[in-house]
Amino acid sequence: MKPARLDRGLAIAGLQRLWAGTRLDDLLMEMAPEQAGRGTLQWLWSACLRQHGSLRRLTELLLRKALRPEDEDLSALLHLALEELRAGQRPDFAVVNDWVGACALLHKEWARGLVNALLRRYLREREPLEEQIRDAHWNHPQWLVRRLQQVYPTQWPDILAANLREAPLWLRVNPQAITPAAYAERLAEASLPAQSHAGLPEALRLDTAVPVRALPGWERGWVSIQDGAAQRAAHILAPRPDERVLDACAAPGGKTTHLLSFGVRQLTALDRSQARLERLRRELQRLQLPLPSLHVADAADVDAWWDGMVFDAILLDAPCTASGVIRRHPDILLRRREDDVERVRHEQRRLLAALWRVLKPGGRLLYCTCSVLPEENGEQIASFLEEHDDARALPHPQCGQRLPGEEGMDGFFYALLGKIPMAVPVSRETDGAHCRAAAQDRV
Ligand SMILES: C[S@@+](CC[C@H](N)C(=O)[O-])C[C@H]1O[C@@H](n2cnc3c(N)ncnc32)[C@H](O)[C@@H]1O
Repeated sequence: MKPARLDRGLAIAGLQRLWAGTRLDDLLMEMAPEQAGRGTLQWLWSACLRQHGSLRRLTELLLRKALRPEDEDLSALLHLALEELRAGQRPDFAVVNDWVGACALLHKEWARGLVNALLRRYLREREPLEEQIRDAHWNHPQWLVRRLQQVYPTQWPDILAANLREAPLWLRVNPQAITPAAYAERLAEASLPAQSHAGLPEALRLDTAVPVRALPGWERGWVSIQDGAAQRAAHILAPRPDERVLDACAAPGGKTTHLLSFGVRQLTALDRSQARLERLRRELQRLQLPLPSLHVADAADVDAWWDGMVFDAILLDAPCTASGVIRRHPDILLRRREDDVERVRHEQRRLLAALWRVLKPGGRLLYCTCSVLPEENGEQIASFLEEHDDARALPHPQCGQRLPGEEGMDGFFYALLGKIPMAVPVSRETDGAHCRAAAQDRV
């Protein structure tokens, strides 16, 4: 990262937008679409989001008197400057000079002395100040800390710590373009050593993030960015080329393109967001994959999009709290509210029930979320199994709850559900035998 080349005006305005609830991904697309400064902005915005609680306490301590609401831009400037000083990637004097200079970009020349004094005081009193803000160091909303403590009484500190670390860069090689081994060689030639993963044949992990255009063959569709945990989904569902497959919440399409790389010929992809589906369309073009049947739709409103032909395999990558991917989307720390849990749990339940109708008897549905909260995961699936006599959990070694940081991956949950074929009864006796067998099959 080269913070010296940062567009500081953009950084300040963007951080204010993030505080107001804009998603980090959307902001990056909108404000920094070209590659040059994007990496630096992403790094600094992410760091400020991860450290939001600490930075707020620090600026309160330094300022003594709160800034006026119309000087929120100066607060953002101070957060960015302090986080750059804390990161220590450039000489302190250069960081201070550049951020003092940024007051001019805000047309607030009067604040130069204030910013200069506060940043220099931080440098002088760094250790005692950092000690004073230690109790804010988890930087998570209190409700989430409480919930994680309840659910994971021994693991919660590791989960919080993993959420605050930068994630490695996981790649998924497009086997239709190049073999993973040949791609690993190309990376090594570009001085980007990568590690493979035994359970994920197309995965390569880089410990340092690089701009996508630095990746060999990016424009030619040789590779995609996708966390290892997300790559597991297509391998668990394991679609065959002749199967009719539904990807119900598909955009922006990481898993859709993975499913297509299994050679699936009949794939339907739905998402309720037109804009996100457009990103999927662009990704399909870059990877030179065949266009599946794409629909902007509420997947639970089956009558609005379904042609009446059942699916052999369904992927429901459900909307969720994203509490397992905070390390990649640190804006969640600011945006997520406790009552979101109940809202998404309701939506997941609605989607599961509706999509079950379009699954063929004998077919399978993979339910996954990037959440670590049981009400969206194990508890959601347990209620579903209780309410659906024709459903059973199919055992699979990769299924269950994974926590953030395990094997360097995001936190994810996977449950593979099978639809029990309800045989047409031949006689009372065989019908009874079938039902008993089916009941025994249920896990
Ligand atoms: C976890 S993301 C999916 C990520 C995607 N599967 C991938 O691998 O790139 C959840 C998606 O569900 C979509 N969504 C939420 N509710 C939906 C609904 N009722 N019907 C269809 N899509 C929905 C959201 O727009 C979002 O794109």
